[in-house]
Amino acid sequence: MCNFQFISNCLRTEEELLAFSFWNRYLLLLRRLRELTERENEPLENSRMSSGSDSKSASSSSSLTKDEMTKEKWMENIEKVEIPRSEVNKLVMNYLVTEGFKDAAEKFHMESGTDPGIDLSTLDPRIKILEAIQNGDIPRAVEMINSYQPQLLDDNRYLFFHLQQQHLIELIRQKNIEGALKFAQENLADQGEENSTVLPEIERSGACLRNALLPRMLLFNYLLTSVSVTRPLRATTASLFRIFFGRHNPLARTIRIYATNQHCWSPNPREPSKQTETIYGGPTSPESKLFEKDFKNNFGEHSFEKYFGRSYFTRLSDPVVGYYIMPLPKVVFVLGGPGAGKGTQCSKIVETFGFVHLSAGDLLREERNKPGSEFGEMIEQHIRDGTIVPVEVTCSLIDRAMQKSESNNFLVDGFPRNQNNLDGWDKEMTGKVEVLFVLFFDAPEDVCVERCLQRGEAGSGRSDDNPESLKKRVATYVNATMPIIEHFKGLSLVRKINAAQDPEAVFQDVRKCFETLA
Ligand SMILES: Nc1ncnc2c1ncn2[C@@H]1O[C@H](COP(=O)(O)OP(=O)(O)OP(=O)(O)O)[C@@H](O)[C@H]1O
Ligand SMILES: Nc1ccn([C@@H]2O[C@H](COP(=O)(O)O)[C@@H](O)[C@H]2O)c(=O)n1
Repeated sequence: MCNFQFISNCLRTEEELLAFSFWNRYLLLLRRLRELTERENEPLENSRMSSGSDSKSASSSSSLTKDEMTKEKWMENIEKVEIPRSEVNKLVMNYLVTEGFKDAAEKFHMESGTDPGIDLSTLDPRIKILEAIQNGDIPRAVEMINSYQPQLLDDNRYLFFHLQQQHLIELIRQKNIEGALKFAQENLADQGEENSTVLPEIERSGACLRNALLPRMLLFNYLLTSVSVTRPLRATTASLFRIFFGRHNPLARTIRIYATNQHCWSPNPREPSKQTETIYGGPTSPESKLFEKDFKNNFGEHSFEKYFGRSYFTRLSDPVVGYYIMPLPKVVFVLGGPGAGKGTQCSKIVETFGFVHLSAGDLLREERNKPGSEFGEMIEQHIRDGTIVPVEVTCSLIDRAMQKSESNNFLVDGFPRNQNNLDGWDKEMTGKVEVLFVLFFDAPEDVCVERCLQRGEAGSGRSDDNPESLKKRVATYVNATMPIIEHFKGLSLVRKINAAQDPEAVFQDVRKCFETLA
């Protein structure tokens, strides 16, 4: 029989003793198994137990069935089982080694002479790794595993995945929701594609993250604050989507998207997944009205206006999930005569209000200068002549720059300059962005021309800062751009600024337009 006193002397901590009591139960189980095996060979009359493997014959030849075995009899049988001490010692040693009880294993080795089967000093790194995992420091554990056995995590991706999953849980436990989301997006979201066996696990992690987030509507806040300011997070939202509602998750099928355009979220925003039920409709569509009603019920009467305006949004029909909202990128058009000071003021707005400045003129010059650009010559001709480049070229340059940008707030400077610009923009961009207003820098023609000439003399290098080009530019401004400004006036979108003042005074007026936005 096993010398329990001997073992418990080796066990020092409460955990070890607890583990030992588990071990004790394990031994009892072993005994029972032993007894079952022994009894299988005995005549059934001598035994009140029927073996699992032979239960049919047992029930036919004995009046006693498994159900009639009493607890007392069971215990009595178990007590009769004897296991050779050397076997038990091996099991004890195996347990101590695999669980990392190095000191206990050493003592046990000394006192019982049982061979641990490995060099006990190699337990040290294992113990440290185990401690790091138990303390929730998974990055440290991964680092130690990599230095101890560099190939292990490469060869065993499933193990690596589990460590990452554990790290996610630790982040959620620490209530580091931002960190958890970021980690999940960067490390877990795509693993399902790499290895389909981990998909169900990813979805469980997603559910865990979702459960941590959603009851407090943190996702809601997160998306309002983060996604709305950084547009590339659109790509990230696709990862989020995969995490929360992975392809194999039935929830994915219940998603309803209420949107004014196809930029709403889905695994691929431009090609909504077949698993999503997509309902497109403008803000006045029945779907949007229903959404508005639901939203107000959930978040209060005034919440809707506060968060939407002309934004597009998504609603998830899972009642716990609530709503997913992604405001449209915001655009301020900046117009005015050549040299009115548009670029100068845009730099100040960027500095003070964090908008991104996209100058149509700069984008065209950049495209013109690209070696091999198919539009280079055409653009240069228009610039020299002070005429306007076809909108297809300009609008796609603006759109591309917006897509590339990390921001959600843009100053689109020097656009739309004529009716063709306006029509092309409306065709391409309606519903994709929200135009906040038009900042119109108003200065007399002679002031504008003088500024451009001085800029040319100071070495701007621009091929159109000369009297000849300027005449044409001014004509284009008066004949083609002013009607566009009038058009926006009709929509009450124009904020007129006196641009003939000194730059600081101009900015004081500009500032007011942006302060009211907040
Ligand atoms: N308020 C101002 N007072 C005096 N000079 C100014 C003022 N604003 C800008 N300038 C100067 O005028 C020139 C033109 O300014 P800026 O480039 O900002 O104008 P713009 O409207 O962007 O011109 P363009 O349409 O030709 O690109 C620059 O040399 C700039 O330093
Ligand atoms: N929407 C636009 C804007 C500009 N251009 C051409 O670029 C020239 C320079 O523009 P600035 O805004 O930097 O003065 C302009 O005269 C046009 O030839 C354009 O075609 N379309």
